[in-house]
Amino acid sequence: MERVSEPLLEFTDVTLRFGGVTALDDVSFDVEPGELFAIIGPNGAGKTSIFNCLNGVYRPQRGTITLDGTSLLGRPPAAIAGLGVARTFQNLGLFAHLTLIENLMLGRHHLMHTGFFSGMFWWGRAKREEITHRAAVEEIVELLELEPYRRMPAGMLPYGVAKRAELGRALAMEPRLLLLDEPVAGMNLEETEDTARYLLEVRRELGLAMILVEHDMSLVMDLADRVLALDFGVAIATGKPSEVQDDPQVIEAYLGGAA
Ligand SMILES: Nc1ncnc2c1ncn2[C@@H]1O[C@H](COP(=O)(O)OP(=O)(O)OP(=O)(O)O)[C@@H](O)[C@H]1O
Repeated sequence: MERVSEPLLEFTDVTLRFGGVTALDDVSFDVEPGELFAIIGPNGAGKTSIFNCLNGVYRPQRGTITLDGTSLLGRPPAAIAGLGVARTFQNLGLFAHLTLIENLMLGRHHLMHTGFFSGMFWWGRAKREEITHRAAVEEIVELLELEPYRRMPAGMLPYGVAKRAELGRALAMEPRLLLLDEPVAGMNLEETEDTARYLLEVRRELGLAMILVEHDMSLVMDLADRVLALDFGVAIATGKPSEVQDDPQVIEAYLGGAA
C-alpha cells in the first residue's frame, strides 16, 4: 500500500515472554489511518497477545508501541481506551441485564464529564450532556441497523445481533483504532456476510482504523487492506492479502498446524 500519511499505530520490535514461552518475538507492524489491518496465524501464534499489549493488559519486555506518536507502554487499559483504542471481545463484553441502548451509553462513559453528584448540582449541564451522548448512540444504532432491539436486555439478543451490539458498544467510545477479536466466531454464513457488510459500512462512514484478528480466512481476504501472518510469535509475512496467502511460509504454518 502506498504511504499517504504517517502511521496511526506503530508497533515496533515487540517481544513478550511468559517464563520460557516467547509469545511475541521481535514483532513489528504499523497501521495507517483508516486502514483495515488483519492478523492471522494458527492457534497460539500470538494474535491475542498483540491485542493485550496494545490495550495495556500485558507489558512487553522489549519494543515500543505508539498511537499517533504517543507511547502506550506502561499505561493502564482505561487510559489507553481514553486515548482512543477500543476493543470488541470474543465472548461479548455486554451487560446481560441492561438494554442495548444502556450498554452503548456505558461505552461512552469515559467521554462523560458529569458524574452523578455534579449531575445533581449542575442539572442543566448534565441534561445537555446526556442528550449529546444519546444522539451519538442513536447514530450508531442506525448505522448498525439495531433499531428493533433498542430496549431489549443484551442477554436476550440473538447471537448475531449481540455481536453487532458489541461492535456498537466499542464504536460508542468514538475510537481512533478499533481492535476486533474474532468478530464472526460462531456465526453462520449469513451472519458472517452481514458482519462483513457492517464492518465495511463502519469503515466507510467513520473512516476509523481497525485491526482484525480472525480465523475465517475468506473474511480476512475480502476485507483486509493488509495482513500480518504470525507463527509461534514470529511475524512471517506482511502484505496485501493475496501476497500473504501465497507466501510459502504462511502455507507451511497452516498446513503444519493442520497436520
Ligand atoms: N497469560 C499468559 N500466561 C502464559 N502464557 C501465555 C499467556 N497468554 C498467552 N500465552 C502464551 O503465548 C502464546 C501466544 O498466545 P495467544 O493467545 O496470543 O495466541 P493466539 O494466536 O491468540 O491463539 P488463538 O488463535 O488460539 O486465540 C501461547 O503459547 C500462549 O500459551
